[in-house]
Amino acid sequence: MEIQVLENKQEVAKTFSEYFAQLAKTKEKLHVALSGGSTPKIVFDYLAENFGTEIDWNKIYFYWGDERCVPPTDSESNYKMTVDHLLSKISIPDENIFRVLGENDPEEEAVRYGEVLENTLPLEKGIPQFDLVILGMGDDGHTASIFPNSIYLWDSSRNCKVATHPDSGQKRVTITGRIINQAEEVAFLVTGASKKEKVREVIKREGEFNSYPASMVNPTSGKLIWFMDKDAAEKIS
Ligand SMILES: O=C1O[C@H](COP(=O)(O)O)[C@@H](O)[C@H](O)[C@H]1O
Repeated sequence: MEIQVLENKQEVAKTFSEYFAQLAKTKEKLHVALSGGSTPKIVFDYLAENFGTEIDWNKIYFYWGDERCVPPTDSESNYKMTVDHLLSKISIPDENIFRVLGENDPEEEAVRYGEVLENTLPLEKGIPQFDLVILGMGDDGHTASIFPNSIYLWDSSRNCKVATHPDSGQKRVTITGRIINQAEEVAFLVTGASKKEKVREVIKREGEFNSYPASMVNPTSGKLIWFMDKDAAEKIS
């Protein structure tokens, strides 16, 4: 595991963007699972502004690690957030974008999206393999849309499952643990003091770490990198 502790959110955005641009250079095609959340917003703005013309977006293929079951125009949509902060500002072919259809029936969409992953990503031991999975970690230790009260979803034999947000009851489609841990690289983007206790437990394997889905992230043969600001990393420094 590699841990990068940066001064602030802007430095996280800069450092991750440099890493992303470098990774893109080394690949003929880069298949990336995106996340929602607060940190990716800043990262997407930075990427678009500073690497918008440098990166060859024709070879980048975007997917989502999780999506809220709402239409793509809804302010809750992870796809809409990505359009607003990244996709609308770069030149990327429409056929490189594989969004979760949040407006569809959740169960049917989880099956459909799982098939999309199987049909468009390279398979490694029969499991779709991303070059890069970007993850956030919620204040409760959730990642993608696998929440502590439904941690069993992690071990599903399916590529995607339907999850329910524990407070709002909102349905979500999420990739499962087998897809996350099959990736060549997994990058956590985590910022803010509200995450510091969970960051400590997950990284140091302390306290209740076993009940947090973020603790299950451990790529089988790939690389795991945490990009954090000082506030999130306070308890591990
Ligand atoms: O609901 C979600 O939250 C997590 C974490 O988001 P954050 O704002 O606490 O950083 C995110 O990874 C996930 O994609 C999103 O749907």
